[in-house]
Amino acid sequence: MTERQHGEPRPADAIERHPGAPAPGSTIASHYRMCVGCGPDHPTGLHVTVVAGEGLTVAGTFTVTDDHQGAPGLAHGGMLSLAFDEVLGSLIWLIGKPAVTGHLETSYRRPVPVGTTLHIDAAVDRAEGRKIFMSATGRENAPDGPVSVAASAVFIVVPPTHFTDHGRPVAASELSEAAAKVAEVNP
Ligand SMILES: CCCCCCCCCCCC(=O)SCCNC(=O)CCNC(=O)[C@H](O)C(C)(C)COP(=O)(O)OP(=O)(O)OC[C@H]1O[C@@H](n2cnc3c(N)ncnc32)[C@H](O)[C@@H]1OP(=O)(O)O
Repeated sequence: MTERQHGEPRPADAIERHPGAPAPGSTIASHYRMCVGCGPDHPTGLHVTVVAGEGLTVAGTFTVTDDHQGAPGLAHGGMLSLAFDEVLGSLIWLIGKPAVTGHLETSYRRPVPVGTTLHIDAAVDRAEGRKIFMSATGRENAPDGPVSVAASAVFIVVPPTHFTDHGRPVAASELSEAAAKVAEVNP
């Protein structure tokens, strides 16, 4: 291997769709029923939904409700970041490796009123070692609507024990099948 010169960008590593990834067009199940991003049982969560796309892409939706306001009648920027973290994070189910958000940058282009459904397209751009670079755009009320928010992120691949080492012990029944598999939580 040739040595890199100072300042020369590191070459991208291969990153591929896992053979067991959800098929394009299929819904990616919520990883945990009480997740504030995607959990269907969270009373005030975002209830983000995500569908697997081709390659390393997903399409998510987030409908802004009164629970997500900052200014009266407008989505809070932190809630919008959360929606992007969730949709970008769901790309890990296509890769089949556990990873967590290291860095998330969000660019707010238009105010997002309560009642808006954001259509969030997200993709893996490249990988470097344990770092996975991703990006996403959120469009107002239609997949081809105006861009309200854009984001980029670096997720870092972690050992499967990351979640139970730092979180609480969990039963496989609390998680989606895919989450139990990547976190190696046995029934
Ligand atoms: C059971 C449920 C299952 C499934 C549950 C799934 C849940 C998904 C939820 C949605 C996603 C989230 O919100 S996740 C929650 C929010 N995020 C977190 O809590 C992460 C907290 N941070 C950490 O745990 C740690 O800092 C890590 C794991 C990110 C990195 O620590 P580390 O493992 O010691 O990594 P380290 O060796 O220092 O660095 C490895 C490489 O990554 C780079 N790197 C390290 N940190 C960063 C960073 N913040 N931003 C950019 N790059 C970084 C380094 O420069 C290095 O690059 P190089 O030198 O190799 O080039």
